[in-house]
Amino acid sequence: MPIGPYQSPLALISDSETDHHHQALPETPAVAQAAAPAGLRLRGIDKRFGDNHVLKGIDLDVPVGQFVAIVGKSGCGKSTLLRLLVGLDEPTGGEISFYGEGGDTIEPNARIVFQEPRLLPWISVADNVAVGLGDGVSRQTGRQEAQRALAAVQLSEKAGDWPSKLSGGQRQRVALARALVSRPGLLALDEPLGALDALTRLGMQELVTDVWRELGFTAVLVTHDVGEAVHLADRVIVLDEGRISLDLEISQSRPRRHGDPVLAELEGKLLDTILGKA
Ligand SMILES: Nc1ncnc2c1ncn2[C@@H]1O[C@H](COP(=O)(O)OP(=O)(O)OP(=O)(O)O)[C@@H](O)[C@H]1O
Repeated sequence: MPIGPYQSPLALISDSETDHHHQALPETPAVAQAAAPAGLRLRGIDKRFGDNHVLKGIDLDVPVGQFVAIVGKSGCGKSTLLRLLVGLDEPTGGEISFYGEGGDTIEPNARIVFQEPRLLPWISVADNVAVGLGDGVSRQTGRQEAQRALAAVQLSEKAGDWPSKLSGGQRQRVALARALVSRPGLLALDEPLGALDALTRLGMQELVTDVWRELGFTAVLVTHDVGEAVHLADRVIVLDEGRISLDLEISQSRPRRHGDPVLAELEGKLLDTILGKA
C-alpha cells in the first residue's frame, strides 16, 4: 500500500518548534493494546528535491520486529529515507508498503524520535509524553499511559517536573517515552543520541535495546556512529549517493559488550565501505 498524505501525530513532534497547536493533533486509535509490529517493503524508492536526486531506486525489505541501522556519509540521504518511512514526506517514485506478522498489508502506527527532544516547556513531563497519544484520549487515560511509558524509560519519578529541570539525557528519554506511548509498530530514530555526552549515550543505547526487546516494534535508526549501529542493530545498511552499498547482518547475541572484537571487525568493514576503502 503506497503511503498517502499522512495523518499522524508525527507532525506535532517533528516540524517547526512553533507548530505546537493542539489542533495539529489527530485522533489516535485506542491505546490499550500495542500496534502490530510493521515489516517494511520498499520498491524502487526515488526521492528528488528539484535537480537533487537524493534516493535512487532503493529496494529494501525489513522483517517484522527487526532493528535496522542506516549509516553513510553526511548528505547521502539517511534522514530523507527515514522521513519517507514514517510518512513525513512522500517518495518521488516507487512504493512503500507495510505488513504484519501474518504477512497481511497493514497501516502502521509509526513514530519518530529526533536528535533534539522538542519538549513543550509549559507543560509537565507526563503531559509532554501524553501529547504522543493525540486528542482522542481522556485525560485520565493519557496520564496512565504516560506513566507507563515513563516507567519504560526509567523516568517515573520525573512525571510531575517541568522539562527545564531535566538533563539532556533525561529530556531525550521523555522524547522516547512520547514516541512509545502509543505503542508504535514502527519506531524511527533519527540520530536520537547524537547530542548526548559519551557516557549518557552508552546508557541510552542500553535503554533503547531494552525497550525494543520488551515492546517488539520494528526499529530503524539513523546514526553517524558506526559503533552504535553495530552495537544496537540486527543489520546495518550503508547508503552511498542514494543507493545501498552494503547490507550487513550483525548476528552477535545480546547483550553486546563495547569492545567486542567481532563487533569491532564489523565496524571496521562498515567504515571501509563508507570511506570507499573496501
Ligand atoms: N526538504 C528538503 N528540501 C531540499 N533538499 C533537501 C531537503 N531535505 C533534504 N534535502 C537534501 O537531500 C540530501 C540528503 O539529505 P539528508 O538530510 O537525507 O542526508 P543525511 O544523510 O541524513 O545527512 P546528515 O548525515 O548530514 O544528517 C541533501 O543534499 C539535502 O540538502
